[in-house]
Amino acid sequence: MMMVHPVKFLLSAAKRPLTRCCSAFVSRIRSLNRLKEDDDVCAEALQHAQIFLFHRLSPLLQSSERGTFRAVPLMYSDIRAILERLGSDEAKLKESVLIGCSEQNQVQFCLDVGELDQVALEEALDGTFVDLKKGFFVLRRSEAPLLAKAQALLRWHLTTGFCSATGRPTCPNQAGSQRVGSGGGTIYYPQMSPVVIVLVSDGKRCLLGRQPSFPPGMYSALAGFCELGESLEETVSREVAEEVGLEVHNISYSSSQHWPFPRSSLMLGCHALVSPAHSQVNVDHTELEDARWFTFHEITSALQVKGLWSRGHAPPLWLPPKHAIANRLITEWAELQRCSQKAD
Ligand SMILES: NC(=O)C1=CN([C@@H]2O[C@H](COP(=O)(O)OP(=O)(O)OC[C@H]3O[C@@H](n4cnc5c(N)ncnc54)[C@H](O)[C@@H]3O)[C@@H](O)[C@H]2O)C=CC1
Ligand SMILES: [Mg+2]
Repeated sequence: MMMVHPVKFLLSAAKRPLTRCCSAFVSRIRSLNRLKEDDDVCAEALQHAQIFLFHRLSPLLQSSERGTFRAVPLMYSDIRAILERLGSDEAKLKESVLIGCSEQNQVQFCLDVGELDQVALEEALDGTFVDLKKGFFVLRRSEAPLLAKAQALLRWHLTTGFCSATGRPTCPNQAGSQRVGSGGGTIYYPQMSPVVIVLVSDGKRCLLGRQPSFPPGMYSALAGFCELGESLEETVSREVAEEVGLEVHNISYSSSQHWPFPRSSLMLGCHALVSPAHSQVNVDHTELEDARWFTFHEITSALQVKGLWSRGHAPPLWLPPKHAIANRLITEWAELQRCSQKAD
């Protein structure tokens, strides 16, 4: 098959000629949008794309040195050959779902081949299908979000096969960015749940909680799903009141993250304060096993812990890994404390 250079392909996919004022980022975004809108252009892009394979929602990974994993993107023609060898055919590739475009303008898709034999696939592909819960934290931080997005989209397609109004099948567009009820009915878009995650501070200490399901010694920022009708600030206030019985003020937004566990959430990271005079924690044990205030010293020591837990030595406090927004919030808080201590 003649290979079209991905950059050339992507540029030709843009609807309007690209002007000089378009940055590479803007061009990429507009071209991706065009792929979602135009099935023919998207089908053409698929033939030159990188495709990330999944087997029953587990991504294909290769283990690399030092216990990390690498994602293994394949080209269309490679997958077609393997599908044919294993008794499937090229039509299967049409189920691929668009997930993005690399900085090198390489269009990226994902495909679940869960109906094929896993062992035969792994042998043919020189990789292993790894549960994302295990692979996520040992993938490079540039790859983990892409595979999490891919898994979320593939799961959504697996569970949105029928229209909830008519019970009739739904059909995806070529990019897999939407599904339409048969007869052109309701359009379904991928769903996610907004979740707030908040690092509460009393000015000197920060408050962390643990759920019974956390690994031993692990504490994290407080989190909770947004309810319909709530603002971000209302969810923060309600969750903190529910889980630890405190009233917060000075809520500020920090940053956000797509989180794949247990289903797709949009984690909205915030900081908030409580008055030191009203910082007595009253834990709701139906939600949390424990919640405690931690000093700057305890937090900075915990931020330095690297991989000890995985070697079987549980440290006194173990924080969520760098892939998690909780770690970012805690690091930001520690940085702020360090600056204010220097200023005193
Ligand atoms: N990326 C990160 O750094 C962190 C992420 N998280 C994530 O935040 C999420 C929420 O934290 P929790 O304390 O468990 O939430 P939570 O405090 O709201 O409690 C969970 C309960 O909320 C109910 N619920 C309401 N709406 C729901 C929905 N749309 N989906 C599922 N359950 C819903 C269920 O009864 C569930 O058992 C978790 O999925 C967890 O994985 C939590 C801490 C750190
Ligand atoms: Mg919670």
